[in-house]
Amino acid sequence: MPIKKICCIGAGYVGGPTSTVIALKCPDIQVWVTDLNAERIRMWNSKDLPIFEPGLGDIVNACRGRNLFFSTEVEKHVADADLIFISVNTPTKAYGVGKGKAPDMTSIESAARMIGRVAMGKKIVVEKSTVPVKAAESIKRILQAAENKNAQFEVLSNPEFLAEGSAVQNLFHPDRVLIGADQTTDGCCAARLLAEIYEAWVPASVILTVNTWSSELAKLYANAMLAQRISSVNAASELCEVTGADVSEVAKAVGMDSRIGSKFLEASIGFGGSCFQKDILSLVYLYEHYGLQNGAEYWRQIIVMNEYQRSRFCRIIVSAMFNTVARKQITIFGFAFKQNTGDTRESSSITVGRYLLEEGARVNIYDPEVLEHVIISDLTTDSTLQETDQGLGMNSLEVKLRDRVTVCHNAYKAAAGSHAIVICTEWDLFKALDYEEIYTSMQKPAFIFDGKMLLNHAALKAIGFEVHCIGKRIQN
Ligand SMILES: NC(=O)C1=CN([C@@H]2O[C@H](COP(=O)(O)OP(=O)(O)OC[C@H]3O[C@@H](n4cnc5c(N)ncnc54)[C@H](O)[C@@H]3O)[C@@H](O)[C@H]2O)C=CC1
Ligand SMILES: O=C(O)[C@H]1O[C@H](OP(=O)(O)OP(=O)(O)OC[C@H]2O[C@@H](n3ccc(=O)[nH]c3=O)[C@H](O)[C@@H]2O)[C@H](O)[C@@H](O)[C@@H]1O
Repeated sequence: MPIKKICCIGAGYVGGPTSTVIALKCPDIQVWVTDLNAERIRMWNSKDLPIFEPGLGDIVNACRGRNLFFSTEVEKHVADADLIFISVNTPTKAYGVGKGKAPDMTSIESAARMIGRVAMGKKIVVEKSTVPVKAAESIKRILQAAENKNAQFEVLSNPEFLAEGSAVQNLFHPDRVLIGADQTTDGCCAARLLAEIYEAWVPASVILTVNTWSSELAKLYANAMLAQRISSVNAASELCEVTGADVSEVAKAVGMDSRIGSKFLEASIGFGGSCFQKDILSLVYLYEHYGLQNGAEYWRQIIVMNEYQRSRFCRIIVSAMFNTVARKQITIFGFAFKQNTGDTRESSSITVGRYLLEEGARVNIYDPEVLEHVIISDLTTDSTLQETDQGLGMNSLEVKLRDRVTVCHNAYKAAAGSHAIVICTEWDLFKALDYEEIYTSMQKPAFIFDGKMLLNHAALKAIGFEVHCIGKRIQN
C-alpha cells in the first residue's frame, strides 16, 4: 500500500522544510506537520514563517491548505498517518548523567510513547532527528512496551543532511538520501515505501539503504568530519598569521587536490549552529560509553580547537585596540550562525558579544534576519557576566547589560560613532556596503576585525581602516 498520509512530529528547521518539500513533490500524499508549540504552528499558518529559509515561503504558499497542513493536534494526526517522521530536537543534555555531552532524548522518548499509545493500524516510524546509534532500538522497545494491539510498527532511520540557509536546495538536490532499516522482510518493505516517496524527485542512484546502526552513525560522522575540516583549516590559520602565509591561499591550493576537495575549507572564527558541537559531543559520549578513550579524545579536539579559535579572535580584538575596549563602542555585523538564516544557536557572535561585554564595551549589533529579542536574550542571559558588571560599578545585571547592547536595523547607523566593526557572519550584503561612508562616521583609528575573511582587506586599508582578520597577517 503506498503512503497516503504523513505526520511529522516537530515543526522546526528540519520538520518544516522537509515536510514542505515532500508535500510539493508528492501532491497525492497529505502531509501534516505537528508540534506542541502552538506559537510555532500559528506562525507556519501565517505569512510570517517561524524560520527564515530562502525559497521556503513560496513553496509553503503553494502547498499549504492543499496537501500541507500545520497543526497542534499531534495525537490526532499520528493516529491515522501511514508514516510518522520524528523530527524533534535532541540538544545536548543540560542536567544529570552525561550533562554537557550526551544528547537529551526526552523529546524523542515522549514522541515514541505517544505514538505507541495512540497509533492505529500499520505505521512506519521514521527517526529523522539526529540520534546516537541504537536509538531506533530504544524507540522500537518503547513502541512494543505500549502493548497497543491496534497497531504494528516498523522503525526506520532517515537522518537529514540539509544545511540551514540552503535547506530548500539541499532537499531538492540531496547528495544522498540515507535510509537505515532492519535487515528483515518487513524492514526492507518499509524502507522501500520510504524510498518511493523520495523517488518522486531524487534519483534512485543516490538513495542508499543500509542497516539502521550504520545510518545513525553515518549522520554523526558526516557532521563530525565537516566540522573537522573547519577546525583543521582554523588550526592552519594561526600558523599562517605568524609565518606570513595566507590561509585562503593555502586552503585553495590544498582544496584543488580532488582527493581533498575545496568545500568547507574557509577559515573563520569557528563553526556555530545547533548541530556540529552537539553531534560531536554525542559521538564523544558514545566512544566513552564503549570505553574507547582514544577515539573520544581525537574527536573532542575538534571542539577544543573551535573554542580556542573563538577566544583567540576575541583576544586579537582587545589586544589591537590598545588592550582595552571598556566603554568603547563596538559594532558586530552579523548575529546568525551563518548567512541566510535567522538562527543563532551556538553562533560565534554570542561568544564574541559576551566577551566584549565582559570587557566593558558597548555593543551594537546589526543582522538582517535575527530578531531583536533573540539577540538580547542570547547576550544577556549569562550568569558569568555578573562579576564583571559589579566591577564596573553596576547594580542590576540585566538592566545594565541591556544598556550596553543596542540592536540596530541598519548597518550604517550601527557603525556610526563606533571604534570598531567586527564581522561575525558571512552575509553577502556586508560586502556591498559603502565602507568609505562607514569610515567617515566612525571614531579613529577605525578598526575592522574580519572573522569570516569576507571583505576586501586591501580596499579597506586604502580607505584608512586598521584591518585584522583570521589567517593572514596584515601590515597596518
Ligand atoms: N537544524 C538543522 O539544520 C538540522 C537539524 N537536524 C536534527 O534534526 C532534529 C531537529 O532539529 P531542528 O528542526 O533544528 O529542531 P527545532 O528545535 O527547530 O525543532 C524541533 C521541534 O520539535 C518540537 N517538539 C519537541 N518535542 C515534541 C513532541 N513530543 N511533540 C511534538 N513536537 C515536539 C519542538 O517544539 C520544536 O518546535 C535534531 O535532532 C537535529 O539534530 C538534522 C539536520 C539539520
Ligand atoms: O546536522 C545538521 O544540523 C547540519 O549541520 C550542518 O549544517 P549547518 O550547521 O546548518 O550549516 P553549515 O553550512 O554546515 O555551517 C556550520 C558552521 O560552520 C561554519 N563554516 C562552514 C564552512 C566553512 O568552510 N567554514 C566555516 O566556518 C559556518 O559559518 C557555520 O557557522 C551540515 O552542513 C549539514 O549537512 C547538517 O545536516
